[in-house]
Amino acid sequence: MEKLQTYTENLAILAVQALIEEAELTPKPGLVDKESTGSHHDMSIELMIKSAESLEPAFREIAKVSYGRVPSQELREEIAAIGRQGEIDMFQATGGVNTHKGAIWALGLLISSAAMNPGETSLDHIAKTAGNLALFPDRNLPQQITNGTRVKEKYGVNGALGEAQQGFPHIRNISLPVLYDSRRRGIKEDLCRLNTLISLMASLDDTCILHRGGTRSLTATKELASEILLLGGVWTQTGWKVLEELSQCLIKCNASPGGSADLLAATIFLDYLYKNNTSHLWGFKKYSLIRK
Ligand SMILES: CC(C)(COP(=O)(O)OP(=O)(O)OC[C@H]1O[C@@H](n2cnc3c(N)ncnc32)[C@H](O[C@H]2O[C@H](COP(=O)(O)OP(=O)(O)OP(=O)(O)O)[C@@H](O)[C@H]2O)[C@@H]1O)[C@@H](O)C(=O)NCCC(=O)NCCS
Ligand SMILES: Nc1ncnc2[nH]cnc12
Repeated sequence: MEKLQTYTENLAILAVQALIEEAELTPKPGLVDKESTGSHHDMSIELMIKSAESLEPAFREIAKVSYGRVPSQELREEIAAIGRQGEIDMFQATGGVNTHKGAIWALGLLISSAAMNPGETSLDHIAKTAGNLALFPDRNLPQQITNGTRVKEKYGVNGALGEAQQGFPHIRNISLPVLYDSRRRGIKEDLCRLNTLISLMASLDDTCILHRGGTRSLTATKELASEILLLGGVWTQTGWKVLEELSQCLIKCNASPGGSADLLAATIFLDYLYKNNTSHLWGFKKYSLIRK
């Protein structure tokens, strides 16, 4: 019983850790990091960390109710209710700023899946099970117009809901392979993660970029990010130059790749599950232990 409690608590701790590591990764184009607030006028690195920490109780609760279960309508609605409480906690911590709504969604589903499948080391399986859970409709979802619903209707994109319901293809097919490939080349971890973010930006239909900057911004973002990858990655001299161009472009059109940032955090979370074969999750106690 105590072991189970440690496992579910540690899933929550790791998710918070992943959010903090995403926020602290510096530099990041258009996003909040340790040196810049990117295209955001109402956020700071301190606010991002406070927001991440406020989510631990909701993440812990999601892990606890999901443990040993299988995807079902009932579980979907249970975690939706906890996720919505998590959003309230986030807005309370940030004084009404939307720092991590997309991250609560992605990480909430992935934590639930990891708790449903204790000891599972196939990240593909964890992402797909999370997708199966997201396919159940949330019948209690309040009918509200969000940035995402507006943009999805206008541009016909899938957004955060579609990404999850397809079992997170951007994580399975792009970000995890790019992270591992970058590491295999012996590149510094921060640059591996930055390159991973760029690989997401090159492909994701990020509703956060679309709602602020329209298709022009999204197309420019994807083109510049793809160019960085074609040039060999952020660690090349030419790739780094285009990265600077991408940052300026996002700031100029006031656009932010918030969806890609969320998926980077989700990638870091899954990577932690894989790294130590999950057995470490049954042991350690607090994320101060794994902070760099
Ligand atoms: C299904 C939900 C995700 C709700 O979907 P919807 O599309 O209605 O939601 P949005 O409010 O638009 O939030 C979606 C957020 O997801 C991120 N995102 C965007 N594109 C993608 C993508 N292609 N794939 C994955 N993720 C994506 C993004 O989050 C980040 O950006 C946030 C800031 O964005 P924005 O709201 O646009 O804010 P600003 O630009 O600051 O707006 P203004 O101030 O200018 O107005 C930031 O939070 C990042 O996290 C999108 O914003 C889901 O939330 C839901 O149904 N929840 C209910 C509870 C539930 O079921 N939970 C279960 C799991 S816990
Ligand atoms: N680092 C970041 N900056 C701005 N928005 C975000 N949403 C998630 N992570 C973010």
